[in-house]
Amino acid sequence: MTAEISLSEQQFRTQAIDYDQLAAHGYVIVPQYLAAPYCLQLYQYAQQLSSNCWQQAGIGRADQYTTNTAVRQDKIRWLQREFELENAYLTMMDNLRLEVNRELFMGLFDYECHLAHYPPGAFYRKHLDAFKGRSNRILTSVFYLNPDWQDADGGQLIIYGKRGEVLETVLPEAGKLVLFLSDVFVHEVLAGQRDRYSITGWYRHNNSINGVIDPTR
Ligand SMILES: O=C(O)CCC(=O)C(=O)O
Ligand SMILES: [Fe+2]
Repeated sequence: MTAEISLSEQQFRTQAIDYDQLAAHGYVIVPQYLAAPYCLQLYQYAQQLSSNCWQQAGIGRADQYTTNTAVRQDKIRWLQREFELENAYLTMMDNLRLEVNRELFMGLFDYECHLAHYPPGAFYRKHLDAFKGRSNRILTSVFYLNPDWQDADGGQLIIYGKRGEVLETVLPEAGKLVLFLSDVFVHEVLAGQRDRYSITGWYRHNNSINGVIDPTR
């Protein structure tokens, strides 16, 4: 947890997001969203975290949370403000939230994200990140950290269309950002040959009731 971050956020970002694509299709893939040195820093940070920094990923939220390794086999770590590099990523993605709101009037309220580590052979079966009207997860972000990832390494993210057709096959290459509407696109992570690192997050609406904000996660 010693990684230091000195670059300003403007230097991280190397490519703009095509908001017309996001508005028209509900998803967008940005191949080189962040600069390579910053991706490498995050990658090395994720790699050096000891096993007690990670938890077995589960499905569902709060009281409905269960781990089910038949569905997903990754390990996760929720990012926290008290760790500098994690804080930098959270801040950057929160600024992206404001940008998305400006561009598309989405009214996104907050953001939460976790690092994910898929060891070789690990997968995440077909799923939706949110169910219509039953979740405040609106927009999913996936950011990949893996340098030199090849087709043969597997671990692709497959995004499906309404009729179950494959819309996109995404290699988890360092620097790539994927944004998609959380309750629209069924997707899955295929098993890979290498350790696969990413940061998955969700922009949320505020479904507070009587001033109590929905629990995170
Ligand atoms: O890592 C990916 O490509 C997608 C991960 C995912 O679908 C999730 O964590 O909900
Ligand atoms: Fe997902």
